[in-house]
Amino acid sequence: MPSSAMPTARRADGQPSSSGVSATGLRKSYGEKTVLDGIDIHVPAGTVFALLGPNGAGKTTAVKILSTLISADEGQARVGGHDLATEAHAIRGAIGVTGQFSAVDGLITGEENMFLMADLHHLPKSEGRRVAAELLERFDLTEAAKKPASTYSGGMKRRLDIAMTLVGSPRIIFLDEPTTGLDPRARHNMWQIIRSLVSGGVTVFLTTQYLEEADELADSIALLNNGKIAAQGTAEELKRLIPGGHVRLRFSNPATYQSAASSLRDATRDDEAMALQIPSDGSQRELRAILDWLDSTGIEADELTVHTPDLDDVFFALTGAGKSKENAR
Ligand SMILES: Nc1ncnc2c1ncn2[C@@H]1O[C@H](COP(=O)(O)OP(=O)(O)OP(=O)(O)O)[C@@H](O)[C@H]1O
Repeated sequence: MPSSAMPTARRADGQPSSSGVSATGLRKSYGEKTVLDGIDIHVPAGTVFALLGPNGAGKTTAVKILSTLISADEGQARVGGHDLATEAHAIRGAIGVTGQFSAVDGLITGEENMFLMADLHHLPKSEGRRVAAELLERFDLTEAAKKPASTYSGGMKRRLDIAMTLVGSPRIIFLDEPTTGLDPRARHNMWQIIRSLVSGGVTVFLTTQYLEEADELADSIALLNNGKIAAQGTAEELKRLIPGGHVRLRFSNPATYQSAASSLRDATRDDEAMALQIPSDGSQRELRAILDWLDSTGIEADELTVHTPDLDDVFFALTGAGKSKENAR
């Protein structure tokens, strides 16, 4: 199974860029249980990486290791250009982490939570107030700023959590299941926030159980299963890994349809829709072959569409889980 289809950012000297996150051979066990069984991860700076896996796959463990909260048993990693083993302090200064157990203190107001973060980052008082006000505004929390955080909705708490993380202006942000438990609207809102972080140059390392989320946000996705990366690449690359893709040619003229169907014997016919389905991985090479064939036979399709399997198909094919979209929710 190809495991590194994604492009890696390169420095001018040809070495992989070290300012994102890169890890090789990370291993972690708890007693007899191997949680991470030698995983490699490469996240170029300024991109979104999604570590996708079911409950208990080891996603949080990977985030904890890369954010210096726990140590790996084996393996090397660089985060923001710093070595995980020897420069943990520098890494902590470069990253922000929001986890499933948020840093938000429910007993104090949203604003006070922000001030607390500003103090932790040793910002002068006036600067702290300015940054807090700016971030509360950016995350649509100004109105709620003076209310205890315990009164906030799930989405507001997540937004406050990210706002608190941004007080330190991190270049790399780890978001551990940022939308778990959020309703669809709050989830879309969070996606917007994540996109705006990336457009501001931040590198985002997120974990998720939601295929749709990885598909929406990530430049690169790694599927974590049984402690191993089952596949890695862009959503499109992953979708091409499994069969099921096809090119669909639709015709409006019955005679043209019949003539195409009789010469394309491998195609599956849909007589009602006057469409032919040709198995294809959707690659440029295969598309060109189909177009060349159409040109050479003088057959003109009214519509040509490429269908690739969705991430659900990939996920369930590669992890061996039963196919059920509900499982992924
Ligand atoms: N401190 C620990 N001691 C023992 N086992 C642990 C510890 N931390 C995690 N585990 C186990 O490691 C496995 C992976 O846990 P992890 O939290 O990394 O998974 P995850 O992919 O983030 O799942 P979830 O989506 O449920 O958070 C689980 O089986 C968990 O029980």
